[in-house]
Amino acid sequence: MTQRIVEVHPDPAALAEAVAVRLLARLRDVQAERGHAGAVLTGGRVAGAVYRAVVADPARDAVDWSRVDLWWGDERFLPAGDPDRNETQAREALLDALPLDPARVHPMPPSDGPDGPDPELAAARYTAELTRAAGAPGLPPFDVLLLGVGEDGHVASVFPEHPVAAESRPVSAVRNSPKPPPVRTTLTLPAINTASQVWLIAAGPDKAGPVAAALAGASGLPAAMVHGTAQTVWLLDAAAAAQVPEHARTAG
Ligand SMILES: O=C1O[C@H](COP(=O)(O)O)[C@@H](O)[C@H](O)[C@H]1O
Repeated sequence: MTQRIVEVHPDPAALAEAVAVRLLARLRDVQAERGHAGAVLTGGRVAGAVYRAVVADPARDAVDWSRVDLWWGDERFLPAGDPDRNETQAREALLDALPLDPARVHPMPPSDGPDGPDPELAAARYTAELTRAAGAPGLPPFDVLLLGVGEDGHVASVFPEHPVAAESRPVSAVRNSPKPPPVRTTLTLPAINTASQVWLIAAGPDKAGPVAAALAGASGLPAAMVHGTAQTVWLLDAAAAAQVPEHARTAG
């Protein structure tokens, strides 16, 4: 049974700093236990702020970045280096500042990658990379998996009432995404739910409705359908938490 934590911070800056502190601690703890750690990155506005807060935190030096595997939860299927790719955003805000092992950085393929503009082939390639890293059928350890929450309750590129929400393969192409760009690749709900800790991060008043609905277990809402095997952590600013009842928040 997953433990649910709902943490509310006063504003987006405080939220980003708190997520950065928590992320650095999680990576340190996993490395102390197992030597290497696996994290899954997300895209979106709040993620950018978190990445910049990680780089600004002196505790980043306590993580051995050469033993961190970085994966992506979803990607906008665009050419390499496109500013709208989640990879580009993460590289600029986070990766470029860290002494990572390039072999442990696993972006989802771009639309001008080895398989060309075919998102199904890109999804299959990413599945193969995950399997290779796992060393056996299945997925490598996702010690922490970060997710934004869309205004419609989507997570990664799993959108409500879209066939991708029922996909059972670990990685899927997404066509006709309701949010641009229309073609994407994503980890699916079953893959996300293998992570030991899933963190849903949301800031701003536009997220208040979907956050409250997901916490209440609204059916068909991807944000309500994800959980860590050990912990599901909601990290919110006050605006995103505005409709979350007091009893649903974690004290402290
Ligand atoms: O398109 C996407 O949007 C979501 C949410 O982004 P936000 O800017 O509203 O926080 C993000 O989680 C996802 O990775 C991204 O591809």
